[in-house]
Order: sequence, then structure tokens, then C-alpha cells
Amino acid sequence: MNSPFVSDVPAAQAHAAWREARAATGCPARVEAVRVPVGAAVGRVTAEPVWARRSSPGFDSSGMDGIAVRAADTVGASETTPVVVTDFEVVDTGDPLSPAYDAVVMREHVHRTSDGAELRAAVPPYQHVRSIGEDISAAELLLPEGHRLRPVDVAACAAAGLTELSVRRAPLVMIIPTGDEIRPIGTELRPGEIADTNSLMLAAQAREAGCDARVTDIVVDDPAAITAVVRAAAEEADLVMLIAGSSAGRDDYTARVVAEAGSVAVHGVAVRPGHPVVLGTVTGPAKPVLGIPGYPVSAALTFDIFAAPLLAELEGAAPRERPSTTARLARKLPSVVGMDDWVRVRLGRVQDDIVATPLPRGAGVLTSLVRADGLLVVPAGVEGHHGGTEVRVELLRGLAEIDRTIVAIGSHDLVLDLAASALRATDPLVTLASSNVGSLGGLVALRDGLCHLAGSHLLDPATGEYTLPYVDKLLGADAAVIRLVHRDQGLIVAPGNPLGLKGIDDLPRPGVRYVNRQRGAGTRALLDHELSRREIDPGTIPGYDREEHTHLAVAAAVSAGRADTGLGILAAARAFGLDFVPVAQEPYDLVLRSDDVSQELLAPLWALLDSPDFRARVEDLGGYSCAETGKRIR
Ligand SMILES: Nc1nc2c(c(=O)[nH]1)N[C@H]1C(S)=C(S)[C@@H](COP(=O)(O)OP(=O)(O)OC[C@H]3O[C@@H](n4cnc5c(N)ncnc54)[C@H](O)[C@@H]3O)O[C@H]1N2
Ligand code: MOO
Repeated sequence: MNSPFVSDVPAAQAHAAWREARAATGCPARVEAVRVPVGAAVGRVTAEPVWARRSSPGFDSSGMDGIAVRAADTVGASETTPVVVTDFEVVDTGDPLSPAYDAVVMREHVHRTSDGAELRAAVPPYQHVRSIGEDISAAELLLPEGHRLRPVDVAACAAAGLTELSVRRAPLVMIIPTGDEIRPIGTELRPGEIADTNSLMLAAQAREAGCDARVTDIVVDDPAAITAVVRAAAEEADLVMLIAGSSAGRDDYTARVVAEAGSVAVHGVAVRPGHPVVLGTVTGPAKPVLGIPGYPVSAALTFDIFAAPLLAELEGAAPRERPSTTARLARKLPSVVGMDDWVRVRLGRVQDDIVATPLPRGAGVLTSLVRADGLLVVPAGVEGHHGGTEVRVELLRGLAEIDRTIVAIGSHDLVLDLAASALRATDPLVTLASSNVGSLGGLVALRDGLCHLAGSHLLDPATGEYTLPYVDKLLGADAAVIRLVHRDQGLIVAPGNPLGLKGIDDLPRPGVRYVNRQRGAGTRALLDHELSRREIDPGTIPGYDREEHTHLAVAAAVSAGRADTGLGILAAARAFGLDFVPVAQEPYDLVLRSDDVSQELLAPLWALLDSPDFRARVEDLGGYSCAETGKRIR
């Protein structure tokens, strides 16, 4: 199995092959049991059943503040025929009950008289008495083996007389970062160097799963050096995780190292991201080893899919499971056949359905996991889904938050990001989730009931009017339009405008490399409109076919010197310290269903748009005017 070519073993089969290999090579099935004080046992897993040592309560006690009486003495008492009892004892909640009495009357039902206590109702035996063992009886089974202890569990154990518990010790995970380009967090990075973010993340994932985690020094791409570190780690660790070098590159040594230090059970699973994962065992002390692909999303998901279930198994506990829900896909989701495809999604409730909007798919796009509210798996046998398909989603966030999420699909604008953070600051349950599909895509999503708001700045070349003609065509009379801002669009250029660009007329100039926005984006429509007004053929503009999906991506391309200019907003130019040549001012609007304008969900957004403080912050971004912000223009 030590081939540079990565196989596509189905996930279930890979789990089984690894389990078999662990058993065959003598890897421990469980970590050892240790005795710990009850106070230190939360999060640990019971290594044996827990039997109660004593009953709780340990004596009959009063359940209320009042008087202890004999029930027989109260027979016949009523509103009209009160009974005065003379033999009673004043008790408070929790006091032991003298064997002379068998019931308690709450003090608010007792009228003290000079000769005793007057009762206006008969009392049944054992009223407000907590009997011995009501909660726990001595010798009963309190908890089974293999139970992960929660705060309530350890409290019950202590009530049952246990001061120590036998639990599985926390498994130790050793993490080995590898790669000549990898540098410790906090190092000033030179070109080509990458910060070791995976070790930080994987150690935290392991600790979140209840394990101890240690990270070794970063090891250079040298198979002998990596093998030595793997062997040393296996002496102590219950699981060795080796980061990167899992695929087929010249310096990818993980499979070779694992074969050298033990054996490879699986190299390559039919899961994406995470495809080139290595599952194996180390000999010496036999221990499992996991080769984790270097891309951050692959690393995070590989931990969830392969490390977490193994670590739970070592503790003898059930793997943790995330709650799930059904959701409707906001758009088409293509997927490769033959691979379980793990897709990160944002979620929000639109009308009555939870809608899932897929986030970027790249295994290097860690922010797709940062922003994800859920994960869905397109199984290996399925060639993607159509938009609107009902899918099962594992939840990464609570449903209460998802219910308070405003879903905006359409064109991107920084004001939406600013609004998202301002809304969260005023109410931690409110989320404004915007995803980028261009203005036209947003209007279509709104038509299809997949979002609350569509952000649009779409110029109609025929009328020169923004957004409204498209709203009429796609949504008819049922739509409302609220002005968000006016903003300056212009050419984003390198600092100092080295090519001396003055406007659209300069774009066909030889030596000017343009970077465009995608079809359906408002900025693309604006460019096309400006070109056609001038009768400039788009084919004469070098780079017209090169597409980016956001203003910031255009600015990033100019900043990196991959293009000389692209049309975009001033704020994006400023974010990268670039210069800006104004071309046009355009309105950017929020389109929604008329009925939704008064929806409670959106009230905080309208309040925000009215706030002078928020408007001031928007105008401070530069290139924005809030003169009509919040105005309903239709
Ligand atoms: N010809 C092929 N190329 C690749 C294949 C393939 O099958 N054939 N698989 C691709 C897939 S899928 C993945 S996933 C990656 C896996 O890469 P490796 O595990 O070999 O990792 P590297 O190539 O060393 O690094 C990938 C990427 O991750 C960064 N990295 C590495 N370590 C860390 C760390 N500790 N913290 C943060 N980032 C890290 C590294 O710098 C690279 O950018 O291979 C594809 N290629
Ligand atoms: O399997 Mo890789 O993790 O798709 O990117």
C-alpha cells in the first residue's frame, strides 16, 4: 500500500480497515482506568458501573417549611370544622422528620392559636415528606460503564456517597506538524511560508473532544526525521497525528513514513475534503497513526471523521453526535460522483423552510468552516443536487440563532458586512448572513423563496435605470425595494496610478490588464453599459474574460500585481491601500417581498439603517452616500 497514488476507499470501509489493523497489530482497545475525585471527573467516561453507596435523602425529611404532624390527628378538618392539633413540631425544609410524625403542613396553612395549631384541611399521610431513598436508593445502579460524566452525574454520584470514580484517563493526542514551509504561529512570514495553524486547530479540537493534546516542534520534509519523531510520539501518545505530506507531491512522505514506522491500512478515502488521508499503525508500542491532509478544511474534517470516533472508542464512549435538521438547498450543488462530499452551508429560516446556502468548497478555504452553520454530505453515489432539494444538515449552531438569521443573497457590499457586525453588537442572537451570487442571482433567489433580502445594483442598459426594471420582470408587484446606499464605482488601480488611467476609455489601451466581475454581477453590467455607450468592443480589453466574484477579490488581484485595474468600489480599493479613479455613482438597494417589510426578523435592520451613528460609520468607509439610506423606493 506504499504507493504515491492515492486510493478511493469508501469511508465506512476505511473505518473498518483501520479498526482491523489496530486490532491485528495489538493497539490498545481502551485507555487505562484511573480513580479520580468526583470533582475532577466531569467530561471523563466511567470505566465501570457506578453503584450507589447510600440512599439520598438518607432519612425521612420535611419537604416544606411548616409543622410536622400525625395525619391521623387531622382527620375531619375542613373550612367549617377546623381541627386544633396540639402534638406537632415546627420544621424547616430538609429537617429530619421525627418518627412520631408522618406528615408536614406548610406554615401558610397553619393558624397558630393559644392552645395549638388550627388546621382547616385534613392531611394525607406522607404529605410533604421526602422519604428515605426518594432520589437514590443504596445499592442501585446509578450509571453504567461508558457514560461521559456531566455536572449532574457527578453531583448524583456524590449524593450517593461516592468520593472517587473509576474513569478512563484522557487519551493523549500527539500532533506532528511537518513541512519546510511551515513556521510557528507568531513568526514574521516570508514569501512562501505558512503559519502552523493546523496544529493550533487540531490540538484545540482534541481538547474539545476531552483529550490531552501536545504538539511537537515542526519537522522538516525529511522522511528519516519524520519517522524518528513519529516513533518517539508513539511511545507516549494514544493517537499520533501527522500533518500534511499525505498526497502525491515530491515532499509528501507521510505514507512512506507510516509504512516505515509500522504499516499503512488505508491511503486515500472517497471523502472530499480529506481525500489523501493515511490510516495506519505504528509498531514498537502499537499505536494508531493518522496522516492528516495539510489543507486546513481537510485537516478539520479529517479530525471529525476519523480521529473523533477513534478517541471516543478509546474511552469506551459513544461518539459525540451533532443534531441535524432538514433544509432546502438555496442553489444547485454539483458534486463529484464516487466521493462523499462534505459541504459547508449557511442556514436561515425563510418563510417556513430552513434554507441552506453552500459556502465556498475549496479545501484551503478555512473561513467556509468559520462561517458554516451546518455541514451536509453529498454521498458518493449522488451527482449533486438541484436547487430547492431537501437535504439533511448537521447543525454547527443552535436553531434559535438560525431562526434569527437574516439571509441576504445577491451582490456583495461592505455595508452589509458593517451592518452584520453592528446588528450582532446590539443583539447577540441576530445574524445577517450574506452570500455572493451577483445582483441577478440574488433576485432569482428571492423569487424562489430562498432568501429574505436580495442586494442589487443592476443597471438596465435599455432604460439606464437601476434594479427596478429587473424587479418588475422577475418579482412583479409583490416586491419592495429599500435603498441601502449610493456608492462610487471606479477603476481600482495600484498606488499612484502608475499607468495614468483616467477612465473607461483607457481600458483598451495596450499594456492595460483588466480583471472583470462575473456575469450577472451589477459591476459587470455597469462596465458593459459604459463600454456600449462608448461603442468599445469588450473583445478589445485584455482580461475582460478573467472573472472575480467580489470587489475585494478584484482589489486583491490588483494589489498582487496580477492585474492593472478592475471596476469596483472605493472601499475595496482602500482596504488594500490602492488608488481609485471614479467612474459612476450608483444606487445599491435591498429587494424583498412586500409582506416581509414588517416582519419582526427585519425590524433590527431597519432600525440600524435609521441610526445616525451607523450612517456616519458607512460614510466614513469612503465612497458612500447615505442621503437615501432606509428609504423605501418601491
Ligand atoms: N497530484 C496530486 N496532488 C494532490 C492530490 C492528489 O491526489 N494528487 N491531493 C490533493 C488533495 S485532495 C489534498 S487535501 C492535498 C493534501 O496535501 P498534503 O497532505 O500532501 O499536504 P501538503 O501538500 O504538504 O500541504 C497542502 C497545503 O496545506 C498547507 N499546510 C500544511 N501543513 C500545514 C499546517 N500545519 N498549518 C497550516 N497549513 C498547512 C501547506 O502549506 C499547503 O498549502 O493535496 C492535493 N494535491
Ligand atoms: O481531499 Mo482534498 O482534502 O479535497 O482537498
